[in-house]
Amino acid sequence: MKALEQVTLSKDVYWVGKIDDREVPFHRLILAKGTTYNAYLLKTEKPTVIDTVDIEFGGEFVEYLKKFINPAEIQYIVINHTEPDHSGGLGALAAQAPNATIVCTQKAVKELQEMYKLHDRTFLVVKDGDTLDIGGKTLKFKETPYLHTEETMITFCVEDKILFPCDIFSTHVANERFFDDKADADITEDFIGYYKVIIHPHRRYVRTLINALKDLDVRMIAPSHGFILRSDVQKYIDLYESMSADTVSGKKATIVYTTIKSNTKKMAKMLKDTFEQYNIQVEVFNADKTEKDEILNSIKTADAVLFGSSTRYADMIGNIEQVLTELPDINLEGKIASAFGSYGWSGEAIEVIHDYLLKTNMNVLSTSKVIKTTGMTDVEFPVRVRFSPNECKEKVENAASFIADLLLSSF
Ligand SMILES: Cc1cc2nc3c(=O)[nH]c(=O)nc-3n(C[C@H](O)[C@H](O)[C@H](O)COP(=O)(O)O)c2cc1C
Repeated sequence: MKALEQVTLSKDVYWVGKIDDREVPFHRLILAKGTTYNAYLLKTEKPTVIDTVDIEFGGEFVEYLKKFINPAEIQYIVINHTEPDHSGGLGALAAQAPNATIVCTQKAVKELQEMYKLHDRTFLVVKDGDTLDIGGKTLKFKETPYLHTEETMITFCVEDKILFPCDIFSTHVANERFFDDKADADITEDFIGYYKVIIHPHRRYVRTLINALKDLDVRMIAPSHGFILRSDVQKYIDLYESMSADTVSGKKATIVYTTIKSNTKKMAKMLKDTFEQYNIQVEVFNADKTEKDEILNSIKTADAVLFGSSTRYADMIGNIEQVLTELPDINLEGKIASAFGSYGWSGEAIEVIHDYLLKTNMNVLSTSKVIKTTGMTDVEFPVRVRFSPNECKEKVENAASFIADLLLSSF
């Protein structure tokens, strides 16, 4: 470990993390250059630790920290993100820092309590814009859901203008140089590589973050993996802004549905309206009122295809099956597909449509795929709604936004 004095970000702000120079398995990848788990100590009147290290190094982390502060003096432990490569040292630290209050979002509380058996500890729940006086410095918090999991937040030290964004703006490089301007080589490629794998699946949320950062005068970014960015902070923010932007245009979605009382028709309209907000052209067909060939022609030139039917006596309704049976004989490679529908209690029609779509060579979306590619649990495929979709508008819109994000990104 480096001596603490050598890793000073600002007055009384120190790096207290762990360099992991192994080939680290992570998110189904092997991090060939290793990584670092960056934690920070703000040695103010109310000493504060921001994030910890991987669970494997929790004990080592606390021993290292002890060289610079008696853990009993620590007043706050800020946990920006609960994933155990950052919160992993919390159990060990909390045990030796009995006076510390754990600062995190509401969603993080239960996860931390359960992961580290901290039910008896004091938590301070912070929300967007909340500030915390740590005696000589002020911390300001912003919730950043899905950057990159649901409970995440970022912390900004107002006086030092240092942003502690945890996973955001990270790089996976084990290094003892710590700062981007001290790196052996240009780190841009590592920075972009990290963004693509971890952050890009949530690029919709990146745009919200970039807007929020415009109100902060960020002079240094101290993420929780890899290099601390201080040479040209705006360059890195601009890179996130450009990489998260919609770079593709001219996409089309075809929506085909059948309905008894218009609930599924309403879902089709919600999907259409959401796609159109992203400037995706949409063609909607009631399969009972349109010639099959007209629908098939639209499908052939679409980039996303959505089929919906309500369920009557455990089956699809109307003519939709006549279109579905034709699909396996057409080359639909590269298109995204999903089933949707309103139902009452079981919704078999939606599942039967899903099975039909799986017989094609389209990329058929499923909840399993969403979780595996993004970790998100608030987007579900097929899109199932009980009776009227008016109460679940967000669910339908989230699904359409997810598809739009896939269509409008070049990587
Ligand atoms: C005659 C009839 C049979 C139904 N059978 C089923 C069923 O087997 N499973 C189910 O989940 N819902 C069933 N439903 C409920 C409908 O799927 C539900 O009302 C749905 O919201 C209708 O959507 P729509 O307006 O798009 O047709 C049935 C409804 C009717 C009127």
